[in-house]
Amino acid sequence: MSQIPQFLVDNLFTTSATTSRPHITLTWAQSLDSKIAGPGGQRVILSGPESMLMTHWMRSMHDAILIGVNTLILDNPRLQANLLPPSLNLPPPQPLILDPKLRFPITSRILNEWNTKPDQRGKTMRQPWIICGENVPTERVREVEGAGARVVLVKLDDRAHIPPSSLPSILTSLGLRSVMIEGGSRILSTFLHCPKRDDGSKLVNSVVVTVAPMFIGEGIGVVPEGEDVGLPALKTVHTEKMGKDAVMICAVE
Ligand SMILES: NC(=O)C1=CN([C@@H]2O[C@H](COP(=O)(O)OP(=O)(O)OC[C@H]3O[C@@H](n4cnc5c(N)ncnc54)[C@H](O)[C@@H]3O)[C@@H](O)[C@H]2O)C=CC1
Ligand SMILES: Nc1nc(O)c(N)c(N[C@@H]2O[C@H](COP(=O)(O)O)[C@@H](O)[C@H]2O)n1
Repeated sequence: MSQIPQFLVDNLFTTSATTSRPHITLTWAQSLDSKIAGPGGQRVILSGPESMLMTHWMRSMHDAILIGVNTLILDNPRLQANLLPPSLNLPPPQPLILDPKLRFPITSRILNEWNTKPDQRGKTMRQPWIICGENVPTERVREVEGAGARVVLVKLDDRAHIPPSSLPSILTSLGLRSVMIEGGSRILSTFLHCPKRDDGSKLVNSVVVTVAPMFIGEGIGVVPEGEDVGLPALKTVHTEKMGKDAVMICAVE
């Protein structure tokens, strides 16, 4: 697959085509028993080579990739589109971490690679941007910025979370027109449970799920236990078989 999958071009951004508001895609890979990771949050490779490559194409189609700080701590991901042919010179997506208390480990791979591969800056990677609460102590902000990341301070909600409804305006203030939210479980849950943006429009534009034909058993669910009520209705926009996996593109009703 040396070209962008046509079904993504045809179906991903159609749900926000008539608006200038930032496009929000929620995406994850899951097992047949609706798990996204193993016991204790252990990372599981669910996607086969074809759907993993598709995920990297999807990363390159968005301005930013967002994960929660637990996923950063547990998976230590790279969040790049490194499976795509380098000859295409595609702009790398901007990594965003939702991290209310600024727990961001300065030893993380996304920061280490940013610091140790200056020749790749802007070519295959961008500086990690960490979105945290405005009440985080200044010394801690200085420490993380001194280590090379950018810290963005925002107002937290009454659960001490970054309010999902305010993400679109945060994105706009950062000059980002689209975001692919990859997880984990808590982040997916709060975004799925929050129907509207601060301006009253629909929050999530697209949901893209890779379903792998395997069972995990004990593990981390798509949403945390007890949070599987009040989830929105989805409408299937497209289904594609990719190698062993099925990929569904849905719109939130
Ligand atoms: N299979 C897949 O596609 C993926 C799997 N994962 C898995 O997910 C697991 C991590 O999931 P979780 O522990 O649930 O952590 P998470 O990655 O969802 O991060 C949760 C943390 O994000 C912060 N946060 C900021 N704003 C928030 C908001 N509005 N709502 C909720 N939290 C907010 C809080 O500090 C919270 O503790 C890992 O095991 C990882 O492997 C993660 C991404 C994709
Ligand atoms: N699409 C997909 N398939 C899987 O099987 C996965 N485990 C994930 N996990 C997500 O990808 C991140 C790792 O990314 P890098 O390869 O290190 O860039 C991980 O943190 C999850 O967000 N995704």
